[in-house]
Amino acid sequence: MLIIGIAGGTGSGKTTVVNQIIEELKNEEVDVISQDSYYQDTSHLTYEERTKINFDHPKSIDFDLLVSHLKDLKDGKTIEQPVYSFKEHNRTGETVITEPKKVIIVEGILILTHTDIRDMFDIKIYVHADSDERLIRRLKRDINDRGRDLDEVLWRYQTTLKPMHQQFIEPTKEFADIIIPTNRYNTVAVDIVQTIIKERLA
Ligand SMILES: Nc1ncnc2c1ncn2[C@@H]1O[C@H](COP(=O)(O)OP(=O)(O)O)[C@@H](O)[C@H]1O
Ligand SMILES: O=c1ccn([C@@H]2O[C@H](COP(=O)(O)O)[C@@H](O)[C@H]2O)c(=O)[nH]1
Repeated sequence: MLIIGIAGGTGSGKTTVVNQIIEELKNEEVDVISQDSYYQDTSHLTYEERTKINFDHPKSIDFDLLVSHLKDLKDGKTIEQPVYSFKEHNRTGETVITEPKKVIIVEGILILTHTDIRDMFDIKIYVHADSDERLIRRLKRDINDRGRDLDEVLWRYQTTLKPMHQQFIEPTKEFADIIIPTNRYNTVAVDIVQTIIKERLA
């Protein structure tokens, strides 16, 4: 089993890169695990309380569950990946049955901050886009897809997202084996990662 970690700031293009990488792989060969599925269960809080959570701090992630799920997959066991709702800021209570495959791609802003998880990755990738580009993408995506408005996105950017990015996320670039610049669509980098995967699968 090959485990690839793909980190990078919000809006850097992690999900887009993952989708491009897996385009040529067969479903039965690859699992994608998103760190977003592992935000802490906050059902004990009201919606108002949940909106105030710092979702860019490592503590917001249930890393224990993520570690145990990755270990299970490595051991050939099936897991139940939680489903997360950005609109509700909480897990939905549903799960997705995820079976072990030859390649596992784990993507998320904070995945390289955790030593145990970092050590499980065979390849560590950091996706980089400039912060103004990421903010523009985040604004468009959160307003169009995640039910936010301009004020909410800018408030979160200033209060938590930018400082957490500088404190926790950007420094993990030093752990990366490969850094993919994505201020433009980077097909060359995607081709290189696809080639590495195909070689490892052969
Ligand atoms: N290289 C790129 N150039 C322009 N827009 C991009 C690029 N990569 C991603 N996007 C767009 O930016 C937004 C955020 O990308 P996404 O892949 O969801 O980022 P992340 O998963 O890192 O938060 C999406 O709307 C996506 O279509
Ligand atoms: O309930 C939530 C949980 C997280 N967020 C924001 O999501 C991004 C991480 O997701 P990406 O897909 O990598 O952008 C993070 O910056 C959190 O601020 C949220 O808005 N609501």
